Amino acid sequence: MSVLLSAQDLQLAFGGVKAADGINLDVMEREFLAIIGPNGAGKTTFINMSTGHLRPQAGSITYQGRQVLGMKPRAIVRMGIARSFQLPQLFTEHTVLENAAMAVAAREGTFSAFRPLLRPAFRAEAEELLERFGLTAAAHQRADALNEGTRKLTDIAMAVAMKPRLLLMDEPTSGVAAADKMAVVETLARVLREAGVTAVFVEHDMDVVARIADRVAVWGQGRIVALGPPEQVLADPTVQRDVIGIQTGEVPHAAA
Ligand SMILES: Nc1ncnc2c1ncn2[C@@H]1O[C@H](COP(=O)(O)OP(=O)(O)OP(=O)(O)O)[C@@H](O)[C@H]1O
Repeated sequence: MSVLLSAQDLQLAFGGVKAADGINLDVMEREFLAIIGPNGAGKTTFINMSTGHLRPQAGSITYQGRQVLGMKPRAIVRMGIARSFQLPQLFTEHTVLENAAMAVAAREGTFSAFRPLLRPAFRAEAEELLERFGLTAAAHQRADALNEGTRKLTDIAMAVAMKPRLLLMDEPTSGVAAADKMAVVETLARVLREAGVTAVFVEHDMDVVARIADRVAVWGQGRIVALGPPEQVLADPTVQRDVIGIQTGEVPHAAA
C-alpha cells in the first residue's frame, strides 16, 4: 500500500494553545483511519489543515507527493480530497435529490447554472448516488425534514459526488440516534470501500471505531500519542483511561 497523504511535523498554536504540536502521520491508500482523542486535542484542526481551511505555522502536508499547504480548499477538492462536516452543510430548502444533483453539478463546475435536476445526466448520477447510499426513499424529502442519520448520509453522498480519493469526515455519527448509528456506519463504509475511497474520520463512538477502522490514531494536546490497529489501541490501558474513559466511561466492545 502506498502513502496517500503525509503530514510532517505540523505546528499550529492559537495563542498559548498548541492545536498541533509536531503531528507526523502517513495515511495509506484505501485505509480507514479513525482519529480519536479528548475534546480540544486538535483533531478537527488536523482535518482543517489537510483541507486548506487552516494553515499550519510550520510543517508540511503532501498528497500523492504534492504539497497542499498554501492551496485553496477548492483546489484541494479538485486534487481528490473531500470532506464532510460535523454539522452537515446541506441546502436545507431543497430535497435530498436536489442536494445530490447540486453536488454533481458543482463537481462539473456548473453550480451557478441552477436547477441541476433539469440536466438528465446530473439527475441520473444523483439518483444512482442516492441508491448506493440507500437514500432513494428519502430522495424527495426536504433536507430540513431529515433525521440526523439520513442528513449525515446525504452530506457524505455529496462529498462522494466529488469523486474523491480521500474523504475526511468530522464525526460522521455525531447526533445520529443510537438505533440508527450502525446502519449509517455500515452504509458509508460499504459505499466508500466499493468506490476505493480512503477515509480519515474523527469519531467519539468506540464501537464505530472498532467496527470500521483499519487503524486508530489517538490525539492528545496537539500530538499523536498512539497509533495502530483498533484491537491494540483500544485495549491500551492509557488510551482507555485518558481517552475512552473521559469520553464515554465505557470500555468498547473491541477491548472487552
Ligand atoms: N480558529 C481557532 N481559533 C482559536 N482557537 C482555536 C481555533 N480552532 C481551534 N482552536 C483551539 O485549538 C484547540 C484544538 O481544537 P480542535 O477543534 O482541533 O479540537 P478537537 O480535538 O477537534 O476537539 P472536539 O473533540 O471538541 O471537536 C482547542 O483548544 C480549540 O479551542
